Amino acid sequence: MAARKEGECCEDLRRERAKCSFNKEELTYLMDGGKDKTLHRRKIEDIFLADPEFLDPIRPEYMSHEERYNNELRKACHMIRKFNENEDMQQLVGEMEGIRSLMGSGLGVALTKDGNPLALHFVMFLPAILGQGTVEQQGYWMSRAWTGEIIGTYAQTELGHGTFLRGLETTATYDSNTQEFIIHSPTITATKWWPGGLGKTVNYAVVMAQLYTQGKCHGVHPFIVQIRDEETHQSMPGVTVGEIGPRLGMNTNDNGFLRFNQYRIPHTNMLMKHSQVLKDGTYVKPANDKLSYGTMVFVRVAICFDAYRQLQRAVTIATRYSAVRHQSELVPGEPEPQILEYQTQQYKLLPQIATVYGIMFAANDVWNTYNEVTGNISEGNLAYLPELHALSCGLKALSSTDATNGVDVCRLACGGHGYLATSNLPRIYTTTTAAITYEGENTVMWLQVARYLIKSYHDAQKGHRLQQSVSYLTTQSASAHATADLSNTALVAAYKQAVSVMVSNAAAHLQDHISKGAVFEKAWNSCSVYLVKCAQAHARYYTCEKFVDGVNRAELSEGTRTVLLRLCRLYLIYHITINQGDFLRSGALTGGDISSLEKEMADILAALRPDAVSLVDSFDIHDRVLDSSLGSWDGNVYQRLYNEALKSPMNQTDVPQGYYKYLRPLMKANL
Ligand SMILES: CC/C=C\C/C=C\C/C=C\CCCC(=O)SCCNC(=O)CCNC(=O)[C@H](O)C(C)(C)COP(=O)(O)OP(=O)(O)OC[C@H]1O[C@@H](n2cnc3c(N)ncnc32)[C@H](O)[C@@H]1OP(=O)(O)O
Ligand SMILES: Cc1cc2nc3c(=O)[nH]c(=O)nc-3n(C[C@H](O)[C@H](O)[C@H](O)COP(=O)(O)OP(=O)(O)OC[C@H]3O[C@@H](n4cnc5c(N)ncnc54)[C@H](O)[C@@H]3O)c2cc1C
Repeated sequence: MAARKEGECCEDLRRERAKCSFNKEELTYLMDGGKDKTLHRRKIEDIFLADPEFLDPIRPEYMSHEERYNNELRKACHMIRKFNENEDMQQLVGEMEGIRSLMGSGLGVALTKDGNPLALHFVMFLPAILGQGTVEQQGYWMSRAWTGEIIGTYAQTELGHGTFLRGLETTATYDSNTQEFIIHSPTITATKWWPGGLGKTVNYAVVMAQLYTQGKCHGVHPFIVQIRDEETHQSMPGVTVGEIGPRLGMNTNDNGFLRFNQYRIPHTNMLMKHSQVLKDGTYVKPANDKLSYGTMVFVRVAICFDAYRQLQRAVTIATRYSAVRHQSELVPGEPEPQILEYQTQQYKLLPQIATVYGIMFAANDVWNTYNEVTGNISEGNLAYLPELHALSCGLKALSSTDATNGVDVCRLACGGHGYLATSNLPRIYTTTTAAITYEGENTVMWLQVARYLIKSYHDAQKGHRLQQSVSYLTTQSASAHATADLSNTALVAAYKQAVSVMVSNAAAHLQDHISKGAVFEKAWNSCSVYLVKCAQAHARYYTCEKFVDGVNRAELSEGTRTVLLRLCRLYLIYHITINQGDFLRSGALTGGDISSLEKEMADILAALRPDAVSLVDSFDIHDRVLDSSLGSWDGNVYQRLYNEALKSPMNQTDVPQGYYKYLRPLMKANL
């Protein structure tokens, strides 16, 4: 592992670490899900990071587009070979956390930096086969895909449609004479566009296409489609495939385009777990036509984990840097203080640390719900599917938005140095913000949550029993907060009351539009800004509740519980103060309450300040995973910045070529 002994760091960080009031390992174990899992993770990190194959010859920013791709592909393939090397290794990385970490923002970002060309294979292709294929299909395709004999992606989005799945244009028409599906892209807008790995890496894809059989369209269904020859890797006849060009980030994911010209695939290639086309062309309906969206639900939950891990990295970098960086004068004439002494800096960073835990507890809860609900579905019980859909949309949107905003706050908190590529904050930002768009654009996700809230509200009005996550909508009360109780339980209750009133107002606004003659959909659009706010407030309430429950349930020593409770309290208060209008308007809290909470927040920032560095240390992120000149364990910031600058290819010569070609002729023009 990187230097982690207390002595091996600069004086500022040594002093910070000496102040720690809690047991860091306890928090590390909590985040990993137990001591065994921490040890397991560290073992994987040790094995992979000791392997010189994962080193870059130069910083990827200095490579061409194709060199960067080849470099990441080399490492990604080495990673898979390592999986398959021996059984121990397969056991070590085979579990969900292992895969998630290797493909996403755990160890994966130290191995492949700006997008792993094989990520979609593991994150969506394999899950699509597992979630959408019959047992026989799983047996056949998984055995080939798991070892990397075939590599796939998930090709759903088209040039013309990403959000609106019912609008997809790619067709899969069943020909009962040959028992084949004919996959076709009828228009330019039907071109598949964006799938990761599609450009140059994969030879298979799960393609989402409108199913036609016996002359009828049955909506979007999943098909396994061969894109490239298994021997030559050339695109199959009838298939046109390529890469879509440079992007804001994730540039080595080789996102691609794909067109089909009456391309035939066998009948067995339709994934038929939920709905079937019989050999004669008869269509057998699924129990719920949204079951074919199941892979997206899985990935939305996975994104929540990825989001807080990205934020963990950013806030580790910014907090350590803030303890090393000295700037300005707090007291005239005294030495320049660490910038972490400024309350405003604490207000930027400490809520981000709290957010990591908030998202983590909520994500764990949604992951458990996901497993329960998918278990129920396999036994024919679909009752909880709408709740899972709403929770996964809400948490995906909240976690990706909070993480993206938080990463940018961390970047800004590092001043100019945060803008440098070697701080790694720009890349963490461009990777994190992508999740706001992919797997369901966040505004659209919020509107799905709002739809569920409004439906639940109406169900409550009719006296129906609500599902657990929205059960508070039955107990709405608009009475002003009467007691001085500002305990965590009382604050969670205030969140519930505020959202409850907001949802009831939204329902009234909708009704108002409808009474004036608008059709429901138009009324919905007219209220959608407010509906999004309701959904955001609901997801926040949910996260707060899971945070409070999570801390209460965690087995921790006194000191560790105290620091985690402070973070939890900070999270609850922070979001109340920035959304105070919702609490005041609903009567959930008074102006006096908000003032008390603001004062308390200042005290919490001061109380957490001495533990700030130790809190980010307890995230236990390896220096190679941070990959930052500002955030390393040793705090040797200035030397690293300088060394990295010296490595610039432009610094390998004193006078650049451009001088002779362009600058000199200009400068000497008048001679
Ligand atoms: C983990 C990360 C690690 C590493 C990252 C590395 C690489 C990963 C990089 C990228 C991965 C990203 C891959 C992708 O982006 S794949 C493409 C994703 N695309 C989308 O998400 C599209 C979003 N759109 C939709 O999901 C749908 O179009 C919709 C907005 C939900 C609307 O669907 P539609 O069919 O039109 O529905 P309606 O007819 O309007 O009916 C709504 C009705 O259906 C219910 N519903 C919708 N979806 C679901 C679902 N999934 N499960 C259950 N129910 C669903 C909805 O609740 C509503 O029900 P009502 O009862 O209210 O009618
Ligand atoms: C990095 C990256 C990786 C990706 N990987 C994949 C992949 O592997 N496979 C794949 O299939 N796709 C992939 N995608 C595509 C991604 O899923 C879509 O970009 C996403 O679903 C949004 O669709 P869109 O781009 O068509 O946006 P649009 O749907 O056109 O949205 C544009 C704007 O319109 C708004 N809007 C749209 N509909 C509504 C509505 N009903 N109500 C209110 N506002 C609305 C949105 O909020 C947004 O602001 C990837 C995208 C990115 C950026």
